[in-house]
Amino acid sequence: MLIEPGELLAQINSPEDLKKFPKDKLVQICDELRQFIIDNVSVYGGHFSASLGVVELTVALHYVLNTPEDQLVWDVGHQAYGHKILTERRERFHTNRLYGGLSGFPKRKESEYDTFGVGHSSTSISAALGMAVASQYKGLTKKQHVAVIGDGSMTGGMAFEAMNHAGVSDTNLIIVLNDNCMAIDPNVGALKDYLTDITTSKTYNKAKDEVWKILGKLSKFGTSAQDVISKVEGGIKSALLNQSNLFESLNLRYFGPVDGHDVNHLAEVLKDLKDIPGPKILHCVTMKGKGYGPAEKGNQTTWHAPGAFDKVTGEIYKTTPSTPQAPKYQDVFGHTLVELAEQDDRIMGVTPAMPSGSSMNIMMKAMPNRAFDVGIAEQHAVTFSAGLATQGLVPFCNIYSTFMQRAYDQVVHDVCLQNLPVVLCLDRAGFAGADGPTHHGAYDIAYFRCIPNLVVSAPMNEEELRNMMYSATLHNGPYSIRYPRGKGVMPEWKTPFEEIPVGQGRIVKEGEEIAILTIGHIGNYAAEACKKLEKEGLNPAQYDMRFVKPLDGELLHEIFGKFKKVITVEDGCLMGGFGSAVIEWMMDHGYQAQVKRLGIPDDIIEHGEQHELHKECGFDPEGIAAAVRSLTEVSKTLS
Ligand SMILES: Cc1ncc(C[n+]2csc(CCOP(=O)(O)OP(=O)(O)O)c2C)c(N)n1
Ligand SMILES: CC(=O)[C@@H](O)[C@H](O)COP(=O)(O)O
Ligand SMILES: [Mg+2]
Repeated sequence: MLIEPGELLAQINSPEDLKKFPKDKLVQICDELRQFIIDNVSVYGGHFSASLGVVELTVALHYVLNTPEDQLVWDVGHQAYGHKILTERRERFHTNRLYGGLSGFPKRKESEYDTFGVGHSSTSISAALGMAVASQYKGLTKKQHVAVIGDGSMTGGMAFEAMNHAGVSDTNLIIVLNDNCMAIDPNVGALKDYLTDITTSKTYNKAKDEVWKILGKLSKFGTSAQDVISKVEGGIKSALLNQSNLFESLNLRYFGPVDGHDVNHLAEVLKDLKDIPGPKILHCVTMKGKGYGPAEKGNQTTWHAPGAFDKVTGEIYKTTPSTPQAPKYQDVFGHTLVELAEQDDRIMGVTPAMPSGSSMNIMMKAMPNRAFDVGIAEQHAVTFSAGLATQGLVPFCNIYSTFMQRAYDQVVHDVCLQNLPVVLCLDRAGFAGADGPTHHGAYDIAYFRCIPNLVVSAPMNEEELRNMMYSATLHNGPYSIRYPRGKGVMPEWKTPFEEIPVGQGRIVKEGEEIAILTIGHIGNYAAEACKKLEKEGLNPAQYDMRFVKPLDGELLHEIFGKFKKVITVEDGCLMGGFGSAVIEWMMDHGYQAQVKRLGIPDDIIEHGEQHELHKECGFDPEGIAAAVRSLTEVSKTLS
């Protein structure tokens, strides 16, 4: 269903069109852009409040910059809906995040205006600096390079690595810090407090206003912003700032804080900044969800990605099923962690800025001194956990599989080499769905199973998850548990804890001729396939291996002793994954069998609903059944 844009927005298909409007039309354009985002996301879902918070910034940037020649990089990119709508994609925007449609994040192959692919946070300054240095090297001195980074993403270490470098490069780099005091949940850490100090500091703001007034007056007489800044800057700094500015201590010229919702002022400031050489940071203060009451005043975390909603009443549509529903795996994790922590005071919780996404917020609420949101800092989260473990504690460090990629060395170097009892819980393992390839948890089986000392496990259902979490607390070494985004299969899941011996798999269903070996939740797809196949007279066996490392050797001896045809199924990459592990075991133990591996191919799988992607890759229930049929066909023709 196409959403009709407002009168002016309907005339804007590119920043060129935007620039044709006089400045006094920018406020109306912002209002229409904001409404278009509300109209679309209320119907199609997706990320919401972040894009509303940068509507004015987006319009001002594309009004002042010469995009795409001037390069604009969005950090994370979940706030870039306005950017996409203004850059030749308004008429396709209703396909945002849908299978085969626009990506939910900026993507180079989607548009020349998307100068850098994003999705993981804190990369924008590095990327924009790389572009700026390249322009400098090629003598393109007029080109501008802008990174728009949120206060949450600024807590990511990469951002500081980049600013440390930017501070010694005399490149044309503008960092726009979009400060709304929010990450997905409220932002955390000393940086947040610092930004709040600056924003509320009377002295600094008074001085800053003086500077901009002087700028305004002098620029009318042809005095360039550059001259003015250099004259008054020192005065402001020494006379009025009784604390050094963090960013200026890194040799970045700091400007702000400015009102991130005053589109005309933003345009003026950005225009001035273009003429000031060297790396600069503009501190914008905005409200996440600006312009939509429920998102401004309601639960701001909910409105980060609310799903479809009634834009008039603000009611978020929830399906109210007639039968009891299985819980989300993340909630089983959250509640189980509290249960375990209540009976074992060694247990702690750590999340890198995903309290609500991982349901670590359940423990943070119940035991605030034992569960920590460390900011968007996955590397720190893992090594902080390792530090806790050296003191006899058992930290459950919960990181989305895709974001765990950022902390790989910390898992190797700080946890596994030292054989510390850290429990790594990888949520969103397997296809993430509409977030697409930047967020698919495709690689964790492969990247974890090669690390010595690390247990690699995956539950097929909620009861198994609980027992793996419990078993991890008894293991006294590094232990990882992966599970997918979404729901399990057991409405009644609060089962008593039972230890699962490390490396012990289990039989799900007896059968003949073909054995299906599964790992994790995808085993339920195989069980569904077996039901289908029974009606066709086919009766494969199914084994839930539970552990990729260590594999259950005893069970594998039984399987390869009985079956000459084996299918492995994983919601993970085939390259180096679970199926590879089984084949390695088979060869190492002298067995011969035909093994068909089902999983994520060595390719980039775009976004869509999880089931659409499982189908695309052939490991949805029908795909598994088809694999069994084809192996059976082969044996029929051979016999
Ligand atoms: C490396 C990484 N960790 C976690 C996330 C999940 N995530 C997406 S947006 C977000 C919060 C971003 O906050 P901020 O940068 O302030 O942007 P805002 O939503 O406030 O506009 C987080 C934690 C991510 N995208 N990348
Ligand atoms: C933009 C971002 O990285 C997060 O908002 C992510 O999309 C959350 O994913 P879930 O919706 O699976 O929690
Ligand atoms: Mg923020």
